[in-house]
Amino acid sequence: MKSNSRTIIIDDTTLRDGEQSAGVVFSLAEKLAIAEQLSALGVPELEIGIPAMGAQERDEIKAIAALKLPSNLLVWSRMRDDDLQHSLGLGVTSIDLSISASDQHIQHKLKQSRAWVLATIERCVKTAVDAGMRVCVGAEDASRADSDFLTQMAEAAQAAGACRIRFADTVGIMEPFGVFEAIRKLRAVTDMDIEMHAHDDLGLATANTLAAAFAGATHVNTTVNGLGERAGNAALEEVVVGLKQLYGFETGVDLRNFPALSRQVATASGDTIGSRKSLIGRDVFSHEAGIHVDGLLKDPNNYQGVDPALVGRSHQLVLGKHSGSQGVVHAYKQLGIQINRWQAGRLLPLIREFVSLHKRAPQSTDLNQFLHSL
Ligand SMILES: CC(=O)SCCNC(=O)CCNC(=O)[C@H](O)C(C)(C)COP(=O)(O)OP(=O)(O)OC[C@H]1O[C@@H](n2cnc3c(N)ncnc32)[C@H](O)[C@@H]1OP(=O)(O)O
Ligand SMILES: O=C(O)CCC(=O)C(=O)O
Repeated sequence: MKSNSRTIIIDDTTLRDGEQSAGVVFSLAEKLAIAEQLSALGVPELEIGIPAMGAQERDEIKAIAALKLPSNLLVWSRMRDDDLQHSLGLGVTSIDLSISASDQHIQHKLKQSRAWVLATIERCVKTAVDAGMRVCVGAEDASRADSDFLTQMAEAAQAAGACRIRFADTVGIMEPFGVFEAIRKLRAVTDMDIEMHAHDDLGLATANTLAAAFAGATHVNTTVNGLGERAGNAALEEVVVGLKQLYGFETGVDLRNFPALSRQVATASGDTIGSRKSLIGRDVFSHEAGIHVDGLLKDPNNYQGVDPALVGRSHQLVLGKHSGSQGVVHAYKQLGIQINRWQAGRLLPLIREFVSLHKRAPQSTDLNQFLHSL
């Protein structure tokens, strides 16, 4: 489904929500390198930390700001006067002021009332705007909020001078149709920009983010490799490719150098990337099955859903239990040896026997040696 081209602003929160993943700590050097690489890819906004955490966090925010990257920088803050004061003077002029939207959170976390939330928005947003900040109001747990109250929050935010509202599916319980309805409703009641913040607890963060964009969200939160609280956030790479390929939406993000950043974030967060993780996993552009390999050799479009070059990768054709003769001919060609299909057909049973004995042999040099030995 393609629609007219629109630009969606990516607000990447690898350095805030990404670092909130249990056990993850980025060093300053890692933060600087990640910020530089995100910016170099063309990511227009980066959420880079939480000033209320303390002096070290604030110094690191200042150091990232001192890079003077072309990306707009935001800090995240609870909607409290003291936290807001900590967020000023760091060289960052955009802030997400977060306050809970659901009765669950308002009553059982903040121990407050809806009226208190609205009054706090009115006071705190105005203070921030008067201090020269561009304010996004983070509606935490918006997915469990009463939608009429969310409208009231949006109205209060806009009246106080905020320019954006963030719809957070904090506990990751939404699905794309519900997101579409919720963002459509918000779009109808506010002129502010709308940002989607999704979590992947049900494996739907990217789908929900795309649905939000389709429904009229102007901004979306992402993280590199989908890092983030619990099951993570919407993956930058999936969102950028999905927005363009499915809807024709532009982001200005060029992922051809993404593998280096993906590896860097994985290493810095102590993660291993699943071999089948879309777009970045080791095996997601590898092909073994005879019919697929034959089809790809004739024309990549036969079995290519996503062009791997978009994310700096290429198809890998490997031999294995499911190979056909064309795959064998191709494998020998890569070794500089010409064989015909009849010869390939004769070799196939031997190759199958070899790979049955040596699991995951297709990528190994052992297999190449074996092919030479036949
Ligand atoms: C859904 C999200 O991702 S929100 C972002 C969450 N990120 C983080 O928590 C990481 C950084 N956090 C921290 O460094 C610390 O939690 C701090 C500095 C923010 C606060 O530390 P502490 O003052 O020691 O409080 P602690 O973390 O134990 O508890 C959180 C407090 O914030 C309050 N709070 C939570 N959200 C909000 C909010 N949006 N606005 C105002 N207060 C809030 C809680 O009610 C609780 O206060 P209480 O004990 O008076 O009820
Ligand atoms: O309120 C916000 O800014 C969103 C915070 C967040 O990370 C979340 O709700 O998951």
